[in-house]
Amino acid sequence: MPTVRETTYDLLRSWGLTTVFGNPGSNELPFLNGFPADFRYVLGLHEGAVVAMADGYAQATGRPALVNLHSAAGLGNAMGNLANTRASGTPLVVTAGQQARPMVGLGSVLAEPAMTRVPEPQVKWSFEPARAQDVPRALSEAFHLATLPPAGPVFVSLPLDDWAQPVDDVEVAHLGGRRVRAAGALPADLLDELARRLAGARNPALVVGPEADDERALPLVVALAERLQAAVWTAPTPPRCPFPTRHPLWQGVLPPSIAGVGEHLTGHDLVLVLGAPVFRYHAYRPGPWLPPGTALVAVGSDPGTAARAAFGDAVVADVGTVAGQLLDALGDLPPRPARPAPQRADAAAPQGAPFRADAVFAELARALPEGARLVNESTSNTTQFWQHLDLARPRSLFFPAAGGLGFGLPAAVGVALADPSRPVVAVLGDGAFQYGVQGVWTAVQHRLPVTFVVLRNGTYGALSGFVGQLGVAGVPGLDLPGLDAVAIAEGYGLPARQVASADELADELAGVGKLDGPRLIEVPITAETR
Ligand SMILES: Cc1ncc(Cn2c(C)c(CCOP(=O)(O)OP(=O)(O)O)sc2=O)c(N)n1
Ligand SMILES: [Ca+2]
Repeated sequence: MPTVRETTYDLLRSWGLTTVFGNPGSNELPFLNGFPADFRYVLGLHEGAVVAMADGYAQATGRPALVNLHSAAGLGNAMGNLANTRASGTPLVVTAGQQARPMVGLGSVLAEPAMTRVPEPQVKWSFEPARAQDVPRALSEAFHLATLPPAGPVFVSLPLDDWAQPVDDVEVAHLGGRRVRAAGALPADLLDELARRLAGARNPALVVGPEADDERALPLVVALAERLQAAVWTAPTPPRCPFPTRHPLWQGVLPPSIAGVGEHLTGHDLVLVLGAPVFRYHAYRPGPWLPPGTALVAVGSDPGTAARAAFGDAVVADVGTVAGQLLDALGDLPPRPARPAPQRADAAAPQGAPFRADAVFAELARALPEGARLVNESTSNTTQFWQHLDLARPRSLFFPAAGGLGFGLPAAVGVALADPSRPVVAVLGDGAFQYGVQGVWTAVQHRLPVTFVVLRNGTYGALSGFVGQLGVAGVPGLDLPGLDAVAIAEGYGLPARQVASADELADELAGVGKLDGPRLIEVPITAETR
């Protein structure tokens, strides 16, 4: 009879989960025993970095990823980035080693009787198999739940003494061949109703979100926008780039406030939201949910976000499928007047340190090679980022979906692991750099083509902006003197340099696509006053 470990590795192979992102402890060693040659172990030096690397890898590949952490302590360290994973709907199968079954109830070291409660509510499902023989089926359920819409992280606790136990191979014979998929199309009546509303709209707008950012959905959503000559907005606080930022119909990113969204949608009689929650507000600025005369319909895969919205209609369905159905149902509409392209921000040339953030982003936009991917975690200048970066391909941008810092740097490592032929640039605040810095070591070990751009303004700049918005004063803990990202990077073996002149900045950014390994540049910038 095969063992639990042998059966599990066969199942992981059948699901394509042959890369394990992990940080091991004694509880995990029996799982890793005789690690198969066709598997890859990507070591992260902190569990937060491990989860973010796996998250970036899964988002960039569009496939689920496997994580193996050390017991409750490792799982606890991972919670910040699990919140980002949950919010972005990334399919991760997260596992952690439990103490041997006879020891769990004795208060033993590395035993956690409540292990399944540790990751809640940041996972879709959390389970510890009742017997060793249930481990393969539990992992099968975890894999399918992680990938079924709404996709997201799941957790399985794995007692260390299960792996050597025998499995009745008849019992598990069908698990690896099961295909479990969701459909996600609109029924005819709903399709007809939505197509008629769109065809009859005087001034339609699309608001697009992360579920539109994949190889199948993105071209269909662009075609639908062009067919309707609709104004297109990216939904507030975007963790991905779901519409080309230089497309003439793209109007920009909606502001993350109730009043702000209402103001920006004024004049549109019908708003179709594709693949975004309605909406992920951030700053509390109350106002009408929608302007008078505006109706809204949202299409997305998550019943929770559909039910939670305070206004508008919603349909739980697959964005790419629905966009394709609407294109067929609309057919050729009477020609509509071309919508004037919005005014784009001018591309200021960098003048030297301390640089203006918009000038750095304009230089980065000029230097980025075709196919490059970006991870952004510089929080006080996201407006300038979106104004200057030219992003058109699917899966080109990643931002922490729950706003938790410590995602960006390691996620960039995972994105680069997904496809080392596409260079990756991680734009990081000097504060954010500290939350996930351990990811630098993994980038060095794997010689990944990642450029870490640390924007040094010596402060938690975004929080200074909130001081004004929240009407507070005399707040401590916002200044970051004396942080030397170059010295820190070199401590991990990462080549690094601070740039001072415009030429030095241009030279460094020009090298983004020609790297044979990671590098870091620290760019002194002026602190934004918002
Ligand atoms: C894990 C974690 N801790 C704290 C915060 C709070 N926070 C903090 C500390 C910010 C300042 C980030 O500073 P930075 O240097 O990375 O970037 P900026 O100076 O451009 O804001 S923005 C923000 O929401 C957070 N989002 N996530
Ligand atoms: Ca900063």
